[in-house]
Amino acid sequence: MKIGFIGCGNMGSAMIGGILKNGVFEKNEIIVSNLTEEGSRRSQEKLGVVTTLDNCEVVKNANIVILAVKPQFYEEVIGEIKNFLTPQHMIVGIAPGKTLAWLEEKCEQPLKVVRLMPNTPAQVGAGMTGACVNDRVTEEDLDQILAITNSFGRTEVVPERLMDAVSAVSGCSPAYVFMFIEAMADAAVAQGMPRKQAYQFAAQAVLGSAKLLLETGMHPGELKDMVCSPAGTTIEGVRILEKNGFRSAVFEALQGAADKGKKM
Ligand SMILES: NC(=O)C1=CN([C@@H]2O[C@H](COP(=O)(O)OP(=O)(O)OC[C@H]3O[C@@H](n4cnc5c(N)ncnc54)[C@H](OP(=O)(O)O)[C@@H]3O)[C@@H](O)[C@H]2O)C=CC1
Ligand SMILES: O=C(O)[C@@H]1CCC=N1
Repeated sequence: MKIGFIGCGNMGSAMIGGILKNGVFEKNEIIVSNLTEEGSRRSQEKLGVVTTLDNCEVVKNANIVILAVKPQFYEEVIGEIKNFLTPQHMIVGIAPGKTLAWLEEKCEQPLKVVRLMPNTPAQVGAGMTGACVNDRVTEEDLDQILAITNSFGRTEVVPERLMDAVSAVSGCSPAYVFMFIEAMADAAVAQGMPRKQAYQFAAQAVLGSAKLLLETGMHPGELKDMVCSPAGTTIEGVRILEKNGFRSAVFEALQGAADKGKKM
C-alpha cells in the first residue's frame, strides 16, 4: 500500500474518489482506517480500498498518511501511531489550525509534514486545495502530493500563514454557497417555481458565474455590472442586498472562520 487515510468520512472519501478516478493509486494501494465497523464497511463498499480498524496498520502499510479525522481527535490519533512513523513517512494534516510545527511536535520526531486544506467539491472533481509543506519535503514529494490533490480539483501551494484564509475562503465556503443557493431557491419557490427546478436554476447560475469569472479572468465587479441594466431588475436586488449588509455578512463570516482556525 502506498497511501493511507486515518479516518474516511466526508473529506477522506471525497479525496479517495478523485485519486481512484484519475488512477493516481489503485484500490489495493490505498488503506483506510475508520473508528467503527459500520464506517469501515462503508469505506469498503463505497471505495473498494483496503480497510482496517487499526490506525497503526495504516502507518505500517503506507508512506503517505493523511489524517482525515476531526481536529479534536488529532492528538489522540498521533499518540497511537507515532511509534510506527519513520523518516520515510509523509504525514498530512487536513484540519484547520493544526500547523506544520504542531504536527511535527506531536509526532515527536523530524518528519516530512504536509498541510492541506481541501473542500467537499472534491467529491465531483471540482475541489480547491491549499497546500504547504515543511522543509523536509522534497520537490519530488511535493509533486506526489500535487498529483493527489490535482486528481480531485485544483491546488495552490501557499505560505503557511495563509492557511487560515484558505480554510475560510475555500474549505468552509461551500457551506455558505449552499446556504446562498438554498435561499435563492426558496425565493424562486415563493414565486411559484417547483423546488427541484429551483435548485437547478440556482445551482447552475452559481456554477456558471464561477466558470465565467475563472475563464475570463474579469473583475467580479465588472461581471456584476454586466448584469445590472439601468433601472432594471438586478440593480434593485443589488440595492436590497447592500441595504441588508450582504457583503459585510460574508466578510464577517469568513473572518470568523479564519479566526476560529487560528485558535484551534
Ligand atoms: N468536511 C469538510 O468540508 C472539510 C473537512 N476538513 C477536515 O477533514 C477532517 C475530516 O473531516 P470530515 O471528513 O468532514 O469528518 P467526518 O466526520 O465525515 O469523518 C471523520 C472520520 O474519522 C473517523 N474517525 C473518528 N475517530 C477516529 C479514530 N480515532 N481513528 C480512526 N478513524 C476515526 C470516522 O470513522 P467512522 O467512519 O467509523 O465514523 C470518520 O470516518 C477534519 O479534520 C476536517 O477539519 C477539511 C476541509 C473540508
Ligand atoms: O468546519 C470545519 O472546521 C472544516 C474545515 C473546513 C471545512 N470544514
